[in-house]
Amino acid sequence: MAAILTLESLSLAQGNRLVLEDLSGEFEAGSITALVGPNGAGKSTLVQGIMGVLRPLRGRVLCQVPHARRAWLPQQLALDLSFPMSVEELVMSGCWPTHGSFRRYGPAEYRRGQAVMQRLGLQALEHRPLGELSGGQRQRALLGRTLMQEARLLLLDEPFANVDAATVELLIQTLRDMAAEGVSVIIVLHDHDQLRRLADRVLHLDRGHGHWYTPQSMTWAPSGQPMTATATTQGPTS
Ligand SMILES: Nc1ncnc2c1ncn2[C@@H]1O[C@H](COP(=O)(O)OP(=O)(O)OP(=O)(O)O)[C@@H](O)[C@H]1O
Repeated sequence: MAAILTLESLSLAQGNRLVLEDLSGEFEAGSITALVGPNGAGKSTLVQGIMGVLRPLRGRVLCQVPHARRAWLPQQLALDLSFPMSVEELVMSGCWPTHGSFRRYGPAEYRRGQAVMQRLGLQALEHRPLGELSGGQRQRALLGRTLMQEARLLLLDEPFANVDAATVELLIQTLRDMAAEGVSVIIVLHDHDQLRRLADRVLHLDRGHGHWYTPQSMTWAPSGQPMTATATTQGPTS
């Protein structure tokens, strides 16, 4: 299957600090890639590079997915959810990249919004303000927004943090379904069990470099960091 995202000898810097050097790899439609590495390894920096908000120092990011179909779900803690917006309004705002934020939604869009909320068990919460949601409810609403956007490339940063077990199961199933529908998912994960259940392959960032693994080929140090020496070649495994 053709790559929808290619990193070509990519180097990224934050200010004067070189964070990632000479990183290459391909991401296919329908693949789920776990992004792992210690604090400060450059996971968020890579996400910024892929989303096009950070320009490469060297090399290239080639993405076949238009910006309107790329979605980024940041860490919950990074979100200010105190503004007055309901679950339904958040889910419907997934239309903005293609529809614009000032046009009224049509009946077809409302029907799609209802279907998305049903898929994620959000119907009873549709008028609830975001500030009154639990961590799991909030994460379901945020994923609903990306479903509404019909994202083809979805990046998530620790989406299971502060989320109840039932919602973790629902989110894992929904992400698997999205991948089966052709979405390419890149997900920052720390939990080994979740990683094994979800990811097709793993990109480990460490000391400025990236190494590719299959979830099965990884062994973990007590620190929680990968310590396997059997990295695969860069790029997809399938
Ligand atoms: N806006 C910035 N300006 C300067 N340096 C930055 C900036 N953002 C990140 N950095 C630095 O770049 C490096 C990589 O940071 P990044 O946030 O990408 O790491 P991370 O792997 O996502 O870490 P964490 O697991 O803690 O979220 C770190 O040394 C960090 O201090």
